[in-house]
Amino acid sequence: QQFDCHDYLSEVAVNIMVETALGVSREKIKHIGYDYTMAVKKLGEIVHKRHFNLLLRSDKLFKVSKYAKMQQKAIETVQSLLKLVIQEKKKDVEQKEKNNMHNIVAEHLNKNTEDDMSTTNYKMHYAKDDLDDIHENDVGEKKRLPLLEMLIDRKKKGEMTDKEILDDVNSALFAGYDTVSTTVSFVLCTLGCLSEIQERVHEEMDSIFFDSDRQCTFVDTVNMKYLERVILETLRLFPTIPLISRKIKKDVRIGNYVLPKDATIVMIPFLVHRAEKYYPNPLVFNPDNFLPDKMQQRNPYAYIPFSAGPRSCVGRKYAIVKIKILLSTILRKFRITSDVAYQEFP
Ligand code: HEM
Repeated sequence: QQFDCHDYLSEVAVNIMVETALGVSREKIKHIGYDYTMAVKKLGEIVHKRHFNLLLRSDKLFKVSKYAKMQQKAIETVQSLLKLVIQEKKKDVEQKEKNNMHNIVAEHLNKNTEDDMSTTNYKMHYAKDDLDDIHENDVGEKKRLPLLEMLIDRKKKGEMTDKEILDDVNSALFAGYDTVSTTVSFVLCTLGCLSEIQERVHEEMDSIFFDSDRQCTFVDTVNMKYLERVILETLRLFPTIPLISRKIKKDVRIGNYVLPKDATIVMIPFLVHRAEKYYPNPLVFNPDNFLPDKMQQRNPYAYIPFSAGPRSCVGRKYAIVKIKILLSTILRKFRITSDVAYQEFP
């Protein structure tokens, strides 16, 4: 069956973000993934309309158009969903604190009983929280607080306001869902065309999961070496953020050129990634471009799907793990075919 997977992937990408990065069970806010992505999609469509329709570029004319009302409604939807998420997490944190208080008292009483009765090895069962299930032996896993819990914690210490929390949650969710769902969509499109590469991915999945339908673990994602190269190669040829711009604060000299202060400059990963200077046969989809020795030989700035430097993507590692989980979950069950030839891709 042929269908456009992108909206489904966006919905699931938001749900995963809410549950993992923000630490709120999606059961508590039903339809969040769908409602949020539809509202953001509407906002994107309005921005595009304003790009192409000269009349709508004028703020005065835009304000009296129907699009201003649609935009306002979509912004309100996004904000109310974010506020719901924050409220839920605040309730969670309060409950957790109450449980911790109980545990401290119970531990104290228990210690006294232990002393009195000379019993050892008695352990209190702590209230369960969303990080309890993490295995300490999982490679790279640490007991971390979800982002939203850290922000709420900072607010308590007077280091942040409610508005700043809302803005941070907004940026993280916005930056982290469409980039992921678009990358997964691009990988699926590519695999649908390049059957030999898809076959190797299936072989890797079989070698990790055999016939089992168990859930994917963090260690499994570490073992998905070939899939990782496929993802990196997809981000090379089809970077989800193809262009990054900056307004520069002071004159910048590059070789014989001076870029003047206040100019807007544009960096184009799409073009850098297709430069023959860095990638021989740049238009050929070749996951082996990301074999460790090839990567070591290349200028690190020749691969910038996550940008580079101090304002580069903070979510890149999280993104790769999430993309691997989404792709492996799909590819363990399905084979992908595409009616569009790879050569017809942009
Ligand atoms: C394949 C997935 C992703 C790609 C390709 C990507 C790419 C990028 C790029 C190119 C930038 C720099 C943008 C600019 O300078 O204008 C960026 C920034 C950022 N990304 Fe990602 N990103 C991805 C996933 C994520 C995820 C999952 C999260 C959150 C968990 C995230 C959070 C952020 C944030 C907060 C920034 C702003 C950092 C700053 O300004 O200091 N990204 N990302």
